[in-house]
Amino acid sequence: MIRQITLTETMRAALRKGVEDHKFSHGHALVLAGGPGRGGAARLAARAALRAGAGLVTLACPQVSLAENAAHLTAVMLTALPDAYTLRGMFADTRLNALCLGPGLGAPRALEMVPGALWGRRATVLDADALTAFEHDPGPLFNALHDKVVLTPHPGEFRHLFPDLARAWEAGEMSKIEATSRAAVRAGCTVLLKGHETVIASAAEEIAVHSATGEMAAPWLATAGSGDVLAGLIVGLMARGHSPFEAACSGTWLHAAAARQFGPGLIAEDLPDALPALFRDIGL
Ligand SMILES: NC(=O)C1=CN([C@@H]2O[C@H](COP(=O)(O)OP(=O)(O)OC[C@H]3O[C@@H](n4cnc5c(N)ncnc54)[C@H](OP(=O)(O)O)[C@@H]3O)[C@@H](O)[C@H]2O)[C@@H](O)CC1
Ligand SMILES: Nc1ncnc2c1ncn2[C@@H]1O[C@H](COP(=O)(O)OP(=O)(O)O)[C@@H](O)[C@H]1O
Repeated sequence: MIRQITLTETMRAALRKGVEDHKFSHGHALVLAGGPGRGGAARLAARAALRAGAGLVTLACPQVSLAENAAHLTAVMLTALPDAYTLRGMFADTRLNALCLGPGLGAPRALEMVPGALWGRRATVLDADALTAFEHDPGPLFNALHDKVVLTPHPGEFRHLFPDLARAWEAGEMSKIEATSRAAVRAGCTVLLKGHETVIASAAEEIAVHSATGEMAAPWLATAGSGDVLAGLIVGLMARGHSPFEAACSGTWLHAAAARQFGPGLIAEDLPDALPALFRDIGL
């Protein structure tokens, strides 16, 4: 059965915070960032994760990027992360329960960090450079993927990882839903294929569609960095304990609803900051 993503009472209930909760009740998300001058995308994702309600969010960047990121971050915490060995060491903290890799990461750092991140078997979003870095040799990525992962490709990134499915979809031989569903089964994880119609499929063959058309149109999402925000929303929700598929569905709904709430003129950094008013409007 194909689910049309709308706001449900279950989704609303899962977004609430309980009166007796503390920050660790809502998880700790780690967002990896790349080198100097490339930190914007990861900061967008980190801010979105915190606004989505993750209890703690840490941005992990190379030593050389600390000063740049420190100048931009306050509630989001910051740590230096030189290499994958150090990343593996961070998994000793079992409270660190969700990861986001890709936005602004750069291909060399993605090739090193993605296998290290997947080794930790935490809930993980892979987006942008964490997908394109494996374009020429996807084997190491596919061998390491697990069922707590959400891949969030736009159609160009989808083409890099699943060229045969993308070709069949683009040639009209296969629907977007079928292409996404086959990709999820092949990858053994959740796949979210972006666009004004976003399709989400899990390896267990759950399928959901969000159509941003008609009254639900959100054309101002066609702006640089809005995908980085979506990755952050999903990792924030997974830190809070949502399953990968549910986090992808709720994140997609929140992303488009926040864009509609803000309206024309939206740029990516407006999205996380539109969430408080949206949360009030939906009665959280
Ligand atoms: N504020 C910041 O710091 C921001 C930082 N960012 C960071 O920059 C890094 C690289 O990201 P990017 O945007 O340069 O590369 P990307 O989106 O892969 O485009 C490359 C090619 O892919 C294609 N393509 C793209 N979209 C498509 C679509 N919908 N449907 C189909 N095809 C599509 C298209 O190629 P074509 O198909 O036209 O040949 C395009 O030329 C990455 O780390 C990211 O996180 C950005 O997020 C922006 C905000
Ligand atoms: N016309 C549109 N209507 C609704 N959503 C859109 C539209 N164009 C783009 N989006 C959404 O905006 C986001 C763009 O992500 P992406 O292409 O990865 O951009 P970036 O890499 O700049 O962050 C995706 O979530 C996509 O579904």
